Amino acid sequence: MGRSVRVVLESSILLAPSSPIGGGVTGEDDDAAQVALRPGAEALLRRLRYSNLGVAICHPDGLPTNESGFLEKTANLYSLGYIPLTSPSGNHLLNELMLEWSRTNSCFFVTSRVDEGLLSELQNHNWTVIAIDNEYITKNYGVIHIGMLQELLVTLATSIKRETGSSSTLIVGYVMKQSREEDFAKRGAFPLWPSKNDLIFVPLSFELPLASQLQEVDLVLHKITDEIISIDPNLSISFPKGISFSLGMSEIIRFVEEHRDFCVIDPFKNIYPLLDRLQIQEILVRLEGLNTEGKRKIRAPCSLKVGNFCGSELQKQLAEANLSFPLIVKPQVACGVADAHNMALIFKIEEFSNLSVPLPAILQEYIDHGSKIFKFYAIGDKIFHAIKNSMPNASHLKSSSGEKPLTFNSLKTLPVATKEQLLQNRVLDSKSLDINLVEEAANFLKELLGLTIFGFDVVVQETSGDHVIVDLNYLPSFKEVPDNEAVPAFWDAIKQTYESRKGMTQT
Ligand SMILES: O=P(O)(O)O[C@@H]1[C@@H](O)[C@H](OP(=O)(O)O)[C@@H](OP(=O)(O)O)[C@@H](O)[C@H]1OP(=O)(O)O
Ligand SMILES: Nc1ncnc2c1ncn2[C@@H]1O[C@H](COP(=O)(O)OP(=O)(O)O)[C@@H](O)[C@H]1O
Ligand SMILES: [Mg+2]
Ligand SMILES: [Mg+2]
Repeated sequence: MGRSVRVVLESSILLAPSSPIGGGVTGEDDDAAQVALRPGAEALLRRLRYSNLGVAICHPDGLPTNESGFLEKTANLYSLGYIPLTSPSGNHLLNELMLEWSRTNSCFFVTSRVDEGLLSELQNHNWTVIAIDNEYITKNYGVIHIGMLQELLVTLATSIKRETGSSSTLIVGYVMKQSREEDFAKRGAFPLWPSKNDLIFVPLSFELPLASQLQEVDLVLHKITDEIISIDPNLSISFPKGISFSLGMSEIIRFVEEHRDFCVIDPFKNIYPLLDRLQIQEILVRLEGLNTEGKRKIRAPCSLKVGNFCGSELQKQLAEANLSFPLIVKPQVACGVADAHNMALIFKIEEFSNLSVPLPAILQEYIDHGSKIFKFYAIGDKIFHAIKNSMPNASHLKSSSGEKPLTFNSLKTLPVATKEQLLQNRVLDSKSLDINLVEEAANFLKELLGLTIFGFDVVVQETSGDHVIVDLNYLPSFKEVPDNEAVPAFWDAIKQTYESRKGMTQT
């Protein structure tokens, strides 16, 4: 592992050009000018905060107090350093701290201002200068020039890989929604300073051409379902037909089609089945081949797909599918759109009328499982699980629902057991988890799915002890797994997948 890295951001790249309040009234006091971050700066600081780099904002002499005050507050908000650019004593151009850093670190200075004296002082102390959107500076040798702030992270990543990385250092470009990125970043999972197993993580920006960014990274980690605009559920069997993705995601899909040996975690075609609860069901049914006579069973719930809730044949269809009430009703579309988690628990056929669950839907036997669910996460070749509070036995829910179906959103308003119900379960809690049975199933699913990271939910049926897998997810957040176990496993999983894919394409 090479030298650690320091990045100093000069104020000019962060502040929006100041404009007087009240718009254009001349002669107004400069202090009244509104101080704000320029577009892209907030996202940059948010990522640098969790990058595991040493980052500071620096301010040149003579910055107006309202601007330096704003910058100092901003630096504190993102847990970044805040330093004056020049030495207070004045006998050095550079701040002593920056001189000290240059002795033991790889240092980067990012600016959009021209100051020849400063540039040569920095370069004399082996600082790498990155200039943003300033044509003049390009004439100066040794300066890295980029056009937009959004290019900075990938520029830092490639420079860090070149300067401090080893031959095995890989740059992982990632694509996912902000909340998920934040969850991972806060756990330290997305360092710009190489991880223990030499991975550098950088977000792909949809504000820049994707093809050029993809040429700078070694692989892409994505949650493609975060980039779905809409889905036609009637085309589920032929996904991705019927799915429209964001423009940026569509560019990535196109690039990957044109670069067959480019490593994607995970291949889109391996993820599409997990968008469809009918295909998930067909996958889970294959688990039953693992079962042996006289041992605990692992299985899928009995299920039936319906195109509508009013068919006169419904009663007959339920009987043929060996389904009886209560039933849990889920949209066939499993994720990626807002209503993928709108469900219902219904107790009799009359409750199907005007049911608000999106169609087509999957009707599933409701498993009484003592309101305890085991969330399993397969992260590379490691398997973790956590226990979470779950829906109580149907009898507890029947009374509260009266004549109406019990409708809910599984991510927001899942009807979980009350404290009293949990206490009651503690007494009845006879069926324990057969961890070996589930781990065997996890390994079977890993082979079948070809996915690096996936999650699934197991409930243990109170009467039979059957282990029923009711859900399968791609790239969940595994928040319940301790960071010091989950994050190294996450990194190892990515590296192993990359190496095995590269090995395959080279043979
Ligand atoms: O279905 P689960 O097991 O609760 O897992 C969810 C699920 O993966 C969900 O993703 P998606 O189905 O919406 O794609 C995740 O929600 P977000 O995508 O909104 O983050 C949850 O994070 C998963 O929960 P968990 O991480 O606990 O498995
Ligand atoms: N067949 C079932 N029997 C009993 N409880 C279930 C069943 N299916 C789901 N659940 C409960 O509903 C929750 C949400 O269902 P799930 O299929 O995991 O939806 P999502 O994909 O939105 O997470 C589960 O975590 C579990 O608590
Ligand atoms: Mg679930
Ligand atoms: Mg799910």
